[in-house]
Amino acid sequence: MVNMHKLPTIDFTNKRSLKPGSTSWLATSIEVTRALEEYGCFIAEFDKVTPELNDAVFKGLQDLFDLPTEVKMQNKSAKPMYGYVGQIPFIPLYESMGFDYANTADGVQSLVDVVWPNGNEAFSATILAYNKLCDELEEMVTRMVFETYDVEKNFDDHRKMVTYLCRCMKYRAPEENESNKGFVPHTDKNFITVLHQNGVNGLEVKARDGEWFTVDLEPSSYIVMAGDGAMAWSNERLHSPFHRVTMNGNESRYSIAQFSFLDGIIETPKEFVDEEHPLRFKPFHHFKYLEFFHKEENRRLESVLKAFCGV
Ligand SMILES: O=C(O)CCC(=O)C(=O)O
Ligand SMILES: [Fe+2]
Repeated sequence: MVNMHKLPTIDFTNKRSLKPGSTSWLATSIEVTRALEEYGCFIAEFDKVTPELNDAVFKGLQDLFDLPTEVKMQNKSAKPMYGYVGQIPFIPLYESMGFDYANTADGVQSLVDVVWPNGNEAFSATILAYNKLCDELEEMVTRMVFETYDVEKNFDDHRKMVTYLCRCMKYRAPEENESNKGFVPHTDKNFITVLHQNGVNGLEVKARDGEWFTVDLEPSSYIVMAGDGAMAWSNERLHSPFHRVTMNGNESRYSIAQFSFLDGIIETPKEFVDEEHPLRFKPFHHFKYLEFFHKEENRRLESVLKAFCGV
């Protein structure tokens, strides 16, 4: 695949000392918003997760996925894609486990019904520490977008509704004569995703011109991506890109996605609507949208969001 496209890389490392209102904050806010408009995602250089924590996360994930299937299946949830998702027939390389956790003003609250390797506590603490730092990145990015669009007065109400899902993925390397498809093309259904991997590439993103391109990540890099929720909220100013995973080489790939959702109504602020940009999506409850998507007959729609609440 020839790469005509390259995702912008945006510096969120400590050396930039991004303080709200500072010159570097304002410059970064514009870069962030433009990238989410143009590609729907960007690469974030982010060093809050130390190399030690990063290693502990991926070592823990390897142990977790190495557990016998019966044990992994104990991580169950009523919510789709939250518990253990074992083999999916058409993408046998993929396996995932989702963890539901709640974030409150005083920090991360709890993980729900999780069975961990190595005794629960050690890895539980590791992944929660990791989640908290990724949530900080997600919150910063969201705040920047709200400010850039001059709707920061809505930010506090938005934050009150945010809830997260953390999903961990393992993609094994394909065997000879096996398809290298790791994950099917899709858009994310949440608001903002923060994605990270164990140093093994595989993510591919579809540009607005229809071209698929690979994303080459340094071990310390993260992908920040807009989901359908952000696209609807912004009246399609932000782009929710199709993306997929393709496995090359013979190393397993581990990745972690933090998905922010709103436990509440997503409604386009009037600032996004004018004669040239008529309202595209009716207000909707984010969880109702997920329920709609998880119905078999809706999963293969070209735009699930338009079918659900398009004007
Ligand atoms: O593993 C990845 O890099 C992508 C996973 C993904 O797109 C998803 O879980 O929605
Ligand atoms: Fe995704």
